[in-house]
Amino acid sequence: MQRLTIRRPDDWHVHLRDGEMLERVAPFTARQFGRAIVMPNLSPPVTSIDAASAYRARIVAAAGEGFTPLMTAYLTDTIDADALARGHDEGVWVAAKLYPAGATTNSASGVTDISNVHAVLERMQDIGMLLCVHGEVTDPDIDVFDREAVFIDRILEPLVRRFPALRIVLEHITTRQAAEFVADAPDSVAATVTPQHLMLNRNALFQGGLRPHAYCLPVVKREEHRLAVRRAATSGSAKFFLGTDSAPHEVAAKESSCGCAGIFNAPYALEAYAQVFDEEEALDRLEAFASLNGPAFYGLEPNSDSVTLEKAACPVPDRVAGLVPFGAGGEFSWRMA
Ligand SMILES: NC(=O)N[C@@H](CC(=O)O)C(=O)O
Ligand SMILES: [Zn+2]
Ligand SMILES: [Zn+2]
Repeated sequence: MQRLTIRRPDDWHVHLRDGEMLERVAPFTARQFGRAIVMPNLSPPVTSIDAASAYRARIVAAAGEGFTPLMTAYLTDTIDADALARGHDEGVWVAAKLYPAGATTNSASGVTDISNVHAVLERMQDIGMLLCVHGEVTDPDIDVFDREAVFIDRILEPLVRRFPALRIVLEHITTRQAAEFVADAPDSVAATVTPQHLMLNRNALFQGGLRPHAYCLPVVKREEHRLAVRRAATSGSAKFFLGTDSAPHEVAAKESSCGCAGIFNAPYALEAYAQVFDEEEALDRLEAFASLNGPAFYGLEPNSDSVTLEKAACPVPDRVAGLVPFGAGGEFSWRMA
């Protein structure tokens, strides 16, 4: 049987939620990943040092030994640059997250105009604190499938020029425009890639009926974009790395007249990525994507232990921890050994 041993990967973008949901989902992330960049879009959002360190302690308790959560600050119009810098200096915050207000789940307190955080970004650039970005405009006149590409033109490109030393991660890229922008950008810019944006195109949303479990933001795009994102992820470029964007919602909140955006992919994340890299004949590049490029960009050492995958059918149950996992009812072609 074909086997692949790689350094233990990290997840550079995950939603672990809080309370009872945190306890249900954190073990799945901790089973596969050494560390994870934990998104701050709780309600209320994680905007203070105290809230972030208390949340970190709850994650450690839920995930168990051997897993390190890396915390992010939620940028608002009024967040204080001194407090942000202090949290970074104290080792509480690794990065700050930009949610354009209204762009996605729990983003209502996000930034309403990028100029409101220019001073904060200037400070982050000075102290070497990373910026993670949900890259979609919220203008209702912009077609939902175009919001990432328009964000790159209107917001990201000027931002990269204005703050050339600020390290920026464009999260969960979904388009050819994003893949090309990041590939051509200075080394200060990188991107995370999710399993669903490697595996699904927008037909998946409507396959035989409306498919709420394929709905996430940014929404999956045309096939041409999926192929561009796959090429970027498997290209060997150090600018692209693993970020699942695992975003659990209760089944009733997904299967609803106004369903939540987010796909719970933590249970079989590595299996999905391994399948994609295998299909692209790029298994030799999986370790860099999953385990090396992320730490290098964040200025951290890779993990010292390893995980082994093997090529064998990996059936995915209909429910995991009472939630619908990515790939439910199907199977991936790789499994954890
Ligand atoms: N990706 C999603 O569809 N949802 C995420 C938020 C986000 O990452 O945009 C969530 O928190 O549910
Ligand atoms: Zn997002
Ligand atoms: Zn996310």
